[in-house]
Amino acid sequence: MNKNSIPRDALFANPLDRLASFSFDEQVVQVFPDMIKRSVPGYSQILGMAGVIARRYVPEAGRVYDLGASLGAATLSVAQQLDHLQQLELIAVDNSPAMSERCRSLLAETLPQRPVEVVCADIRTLDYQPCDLILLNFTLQFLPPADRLPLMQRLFQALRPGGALILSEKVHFSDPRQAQLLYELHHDFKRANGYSDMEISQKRTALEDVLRTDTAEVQLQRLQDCGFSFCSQWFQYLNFASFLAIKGDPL
Ligand SMILES: Nc1ncnc2c1ncn2[C@@H]1O[C@H](C[S@+](CC[C@H]([NH3+])C(=O)[O-])CC(=O)[O-])[C@@H](O)[C@H]1O
Ligand SMILES: O=C(O)C(=O)Cc1ccccc1
Repeated sequence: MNKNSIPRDALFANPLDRLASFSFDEQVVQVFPDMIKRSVPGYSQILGMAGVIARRYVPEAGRVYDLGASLGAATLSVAQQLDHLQQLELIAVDNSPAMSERCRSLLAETLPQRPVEVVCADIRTLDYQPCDLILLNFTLQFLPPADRLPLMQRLFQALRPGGALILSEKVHFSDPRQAQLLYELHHDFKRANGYSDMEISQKRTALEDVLRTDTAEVQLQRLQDCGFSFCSQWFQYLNFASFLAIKGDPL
């Protein structure tokens, strides 16, 4: 690895005697950009579009939360698209100490002219200020299912009228054949990106009790139940989807 290259994810490449549950620790932080790009179909496209969507919904002196920000990739995309907003407030939140520390130093390096508040906290207990855009980019899926609706209700309350929520999630399908096919195609996608069958299977086991998916229908219903007057699935690539919800008129 030379100085500026991204370390390659090989965390599950060797047989592990005791397979611990997946966690966002120091080891994962080191390889995270490579891991997420090789594992999540459409990740880069969703990030790019999150910035574009932000331009429509974030006003001057707006406030944006990036929840489960990891290394701040979504914050970065929004900051790039909203470069013209002098008084924009960006808050990136993650409860992994290793992740939020690295996020803080990376964003300070990449966006020296745009201070971002990086907070190490649990998004379930954070005190939210009124805001215009909330990004939940592959984060809700890591919360225990019972905690999802209460969090989303609090986020709806925090959004100002006209505000937007972008929710990206790994999903499953209620039709068993569709579920099986897209699950297998996702593994084929990972294999095509250089992961071995052993890596795929060991990571799948480590994620079993940690990442629990909903269907797209459940996601849309939950958004509606929170009070969002407009919800649309705007993206799907295999079993990965993104939703846009607006508090008020989307246009
Ligand atoms: N309760 C919680 N409170 C705060 N953070 C949490 C919590 N639970 C999990 N996390 C954090 O949510 C992040 C999920 S990764 C997000 C990618 C990023 N959004 C990206 O656009 O690159 C998705 C993935 O790895 O598939 C991790 O950094 C966790 O520490
Ligand atoms: O790798 C997988 O199978 C996933 O579902 C996505 C993922 C990506 C990065 C960390 C955890 C899960």
